[in-house]
Amino acid sequence: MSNQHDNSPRPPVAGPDEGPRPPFPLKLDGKVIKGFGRGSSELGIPTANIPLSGLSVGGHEDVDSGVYYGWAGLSPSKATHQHPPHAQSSEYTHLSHHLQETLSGIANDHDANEKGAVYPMCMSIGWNPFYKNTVRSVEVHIMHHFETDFYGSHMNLSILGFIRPELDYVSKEKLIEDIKTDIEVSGRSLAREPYARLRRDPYLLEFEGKGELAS
Ligand SMILES: Cc1cc2nc3c(=O)[nH]c(=O)nc-3n(C[C@H](O)[C@H](O)[C@H](O)COP(=O)(O)O)c2cc1C
Ligand SMILES: Nc1ncnc2c1ncn2[C@@H]1O[C@H](COP(=O)(O)OP(=O)(O)O)[C@@H](O)[C@H]1O
Repeated sequence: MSNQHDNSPRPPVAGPDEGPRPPFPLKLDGKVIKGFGRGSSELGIPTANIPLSGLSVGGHEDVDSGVYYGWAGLSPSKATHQHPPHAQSSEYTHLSHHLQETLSGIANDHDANEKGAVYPMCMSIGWNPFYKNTVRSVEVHIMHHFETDFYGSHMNLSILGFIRPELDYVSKEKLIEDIKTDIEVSGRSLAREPYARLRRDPYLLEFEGKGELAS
C-alpha cells in the first residue's frame, strides 16, 4: 500500500485467459451509500460505495486492498430503467471505441429487465492512500453512463480478477490516468469469453431478502 506510482507500462489484461482462478469469483453485495463526494467532482469518475460490511458477508474480510474488475448487478431503479446497458455501445464510460463495441456485443436481453441490470465494473477496495482515508472502503466505477444517481439501490458484485495493489500518487492527474487505464484493462479482461459468460450468473440479479445487509 505504500507503493508509489511509477511510469512503467501496464499489462493490457489481468488474470489468466482461461478464466477466473480461485479465490475468484469473489462475491459481495450491499446497498449503495454516500461516499466522500470526490469521485465525480474531483476525479470525473463516479464511484458507487457499499458498506465494508458487504465484505464480511462472504467471509472476505481478509481480501487484499487493491483494484479489481468484474460484473455488477444493480437492483431496479430509475437509473437502470432509463438506460439498459445494451441500448447503445457509446453508453460505456472511459473506454476506447473498439472495447465499447466488444462489450456491447456480449450484452444481451438478460442484462436489463424488471429484475435489474448487469454492467461491467472496475473497483477499488482499500484506504485510498492518495486521500489518506482512515476507513477502508469499497468503491465501484460502473462502466456505463447513467442520467441519474442510484443511492439506495442494491449492488451484487462478482469480482473476477485482481489488477494491481493500491498506490499513492504524486498528483491527482496521475491517479486519474491510472484509473482510466484500470477501466481499459477491466474492459479488455471482461471481453474474454470465459469472463464474458459470467455476466449471465443468476446471482447478479438476485436481490430478494438482501435488504437486511443494507445498513
Ligand atoms: C478503479 C479505481 C482505482 C483506484 N485506485 C486508487 C489508488 O491506487 N490509490 C488511491 O489512493 N485511490 C484509488 N482509488 C480511489 C479514489 O481515490 C476514490 O475513488 C476517490 O477518492 C473517490 O472517493 P469517493 O467516491 O468516496 O468520494 C481508485 C478508485 C477506482 C474506482
Ligand atoms: N458510472 C457510475 N459508476 C458509479 N456510480 C455512478 C455512476 N454514474 C452515476 N453514479 C452515481 O454517483 C454516485 C457516486 O458519486 P461520487 O461523486 O463518487 O460520490 P460519493 O462518493 O460521495 O458517493 C454513486 O453512488 C451513484 O449513485
